[in-house]
Amino acid sequence: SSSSSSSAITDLEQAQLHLFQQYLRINTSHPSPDYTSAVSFLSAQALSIPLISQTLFFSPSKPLLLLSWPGSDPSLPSILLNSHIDSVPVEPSKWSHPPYAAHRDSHGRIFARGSQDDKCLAIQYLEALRALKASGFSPLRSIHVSLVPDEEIGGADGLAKFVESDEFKKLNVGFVLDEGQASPTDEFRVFYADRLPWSLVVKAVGSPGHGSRMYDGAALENLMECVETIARFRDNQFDLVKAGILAASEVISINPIFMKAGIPSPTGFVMNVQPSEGEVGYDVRVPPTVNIEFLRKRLDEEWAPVIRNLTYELFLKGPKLSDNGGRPLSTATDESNPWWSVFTKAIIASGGKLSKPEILASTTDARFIRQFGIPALGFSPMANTPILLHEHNEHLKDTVFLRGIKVYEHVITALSSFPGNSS
Ligand SMILES: CSCC[C@H](NC=O)C(=O)O
Ligand SMILES: [Zn+2]
Ligand SMILES: [Zn+2]
Repeated sequence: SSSSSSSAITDLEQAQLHLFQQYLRINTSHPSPDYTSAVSFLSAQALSIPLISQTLFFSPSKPLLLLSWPGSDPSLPSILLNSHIDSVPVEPSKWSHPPYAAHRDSHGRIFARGSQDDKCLAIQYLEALRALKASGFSPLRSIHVSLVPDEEIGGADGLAKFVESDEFKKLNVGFVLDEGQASPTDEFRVFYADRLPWSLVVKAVGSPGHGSRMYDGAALENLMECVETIARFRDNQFDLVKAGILAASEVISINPIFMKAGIPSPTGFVMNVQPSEGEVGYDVRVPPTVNIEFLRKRLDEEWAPVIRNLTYELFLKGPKLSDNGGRPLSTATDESNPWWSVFTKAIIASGGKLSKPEILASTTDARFIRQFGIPALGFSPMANTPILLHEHNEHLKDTVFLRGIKVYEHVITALSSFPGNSS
């Protein structure tokens, strides 16, 4: 090809890019992800390596593909590489290239929903394993790959059910890699925890009244006051980020998602009645070290006091998590976690650099692993890449994708060869 980025691309790499494009062309976006096509495509690839392949159903229409390469010492805890199959929806008219065409432009950028989040991982895992098999590598520990449904809608029918299953327990998983996020710099990012996803809905009630009347305690007056108080808290949190004191993922985010009020009429709203109720909903993300009672207290006392006829519901989205013995859902990134050093050394051996480990601002399936105290890191090898997950024109550069395969060859070799620190 004539493009500059592809001049150094080998036949093997062309084939790897083609696999990535084929996977991206399967529309696995909600609300109706084509899991069947995705799983048949991925399992055919796995069998060509070959890996042992099992399709598990924890919900009738949501297959989970489990691939395995047994280690020479199956008594050792295994390695699990996880990637979700599903994607978030698109607004196709806002894309410069169709979101399921996986068009590769003259700069080598591959445009598709899922290119960063996180379909790159499945193909990178598979191609790294294929290369290791071809080289004659023999893992000491068993290596498993889970390709799971449902992540983008909370994971209840995907990894959350899998980790509760006998199939999972039999794997004796000792360490997990899951998705991370792109890095605009030349350092890869790595995540040791996620913020937890809470949902807040505040409801207001009050006496209705004529639109012309001034009186205290109308539902929307109280609701607006609540909204303003919450907005001030949000500003304070955001100021800590803007001042560089905390990372965005280290504060509580509380962003308005919907507002519902007004009395509908054929032409819009009844404009001369102050309504008797209204509600507002927020997406709340909370760092793993924050006790949610802190928010409940603020809601009770300041944001949504009963005395102003406000009530609220604050709940953790998605499946309930076990409390991990009261410890926060995070993975150690120091000497107490031997996997941390194996992982970081492998990144360096691959020629990569890692930035300081972070909390992820959003939420991934890794929380279902960490709830059992199993160490899990979020990592997507995408350096020098704009962060485009869930955005229009999500794309990934060919060279970045291909380098990721090499990175995983190092990482998988190191993790699966790790003898353990006892004896
Ligand atoms: C209720 S869990 C939702 C998980 C989802 N994950 C990716 O975006 C998120 O909103 O972060
Ligand atoms: Zn994702
Ligand atoms: Zn996502």
